[in-house]
Amino acid sequence: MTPTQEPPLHLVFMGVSGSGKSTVARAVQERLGWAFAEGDDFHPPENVAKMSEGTPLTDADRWGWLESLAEWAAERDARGEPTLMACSALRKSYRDVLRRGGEGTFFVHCTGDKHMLLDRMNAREHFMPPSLLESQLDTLEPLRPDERGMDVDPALPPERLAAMVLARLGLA
Ligand SMILES: Nc1ncnc2c1ncn2[C@@H]1O[C@H](COP(=O)(O)OP(=O)(O)O)[C@@H](O)[C@H]1O
Ligand SMILES: O=C(O)[C@H](O)[C@@H](O)[C@H](O)[C@H](O)COP(=O)(O)O
Repeated sequence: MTPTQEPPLHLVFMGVSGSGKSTVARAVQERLGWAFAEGDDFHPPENVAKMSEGTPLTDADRWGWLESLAEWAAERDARGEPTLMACSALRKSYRDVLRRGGEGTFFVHCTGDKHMLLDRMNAREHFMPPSLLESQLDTLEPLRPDERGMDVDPALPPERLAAMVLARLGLA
C-alpha cells in the first residue's frame, strides 16, 4: 500500500493590529525556515494610504488582498511546500478565502489584553495608527471550534510562543 502523504502545512498568524502576529511568525520562521508572507506587503497602495490616514478597510478593500495571499500559498501548496503567513484574517469569511491556499491551513490567533496591544502599537513605527485598534476589535471574529487552529497569548515571549506552536503541531 502507498503511504498517504499529509498535505503541506500553511500556518497563518492572525489577530488584530499590534497583536504580535508578525513577531511570532518570524520566530517560527527562524525555527522552520519555511517561506513567509507578510500580509502588510500584499496590500495595494490605496489600502495602505487609507489605513495610514486612520480609515478602517472595508470588505471590498480586503477581498483582493486576501485572494492574493491565498494565491501565494496555493502556488507553494501545488509544489508540496509548507508556508507561514502573517495576516489579520479578522472574520471567518476572510479565513475562508485564506483556506483556499491549501488543505493544511492552520490559524494561530494572537489574542491578548487590549491595553498591552495599544501600548505596543504606540511604541512602534507602522502605517497602522493605534486609533484603528478599536475597529479591528469590533471586526474580529475569534476562531470557531470547527476551524483548525489555536490561540496564543502575546504577553509571552515570542520564542516561547513559537515553541508552543511547534509543539502543538508535532514539529518540535
Ligand atoms: N510576544 C511579544 N513580546 C513582546 N513584544 C512583542 C511581542 N509580540 C510583538 N511584540 C511587539 O509588539 C509590536 C507589535 O507586534 P507586531 O508583530 O508588529 O504585531 P502585528 O503584526 O500583529 O501588528 C512590535 O513592536 C513587536 O516588537
Ligand atoms: O501589523 C498590523 O498592524 C496589521 O497587520 C495591519 O496592517 C492590519 O491588520 C491589516 O494589514 C489591515 O487589514 P485589516 O483591516 O483587514 O486588518
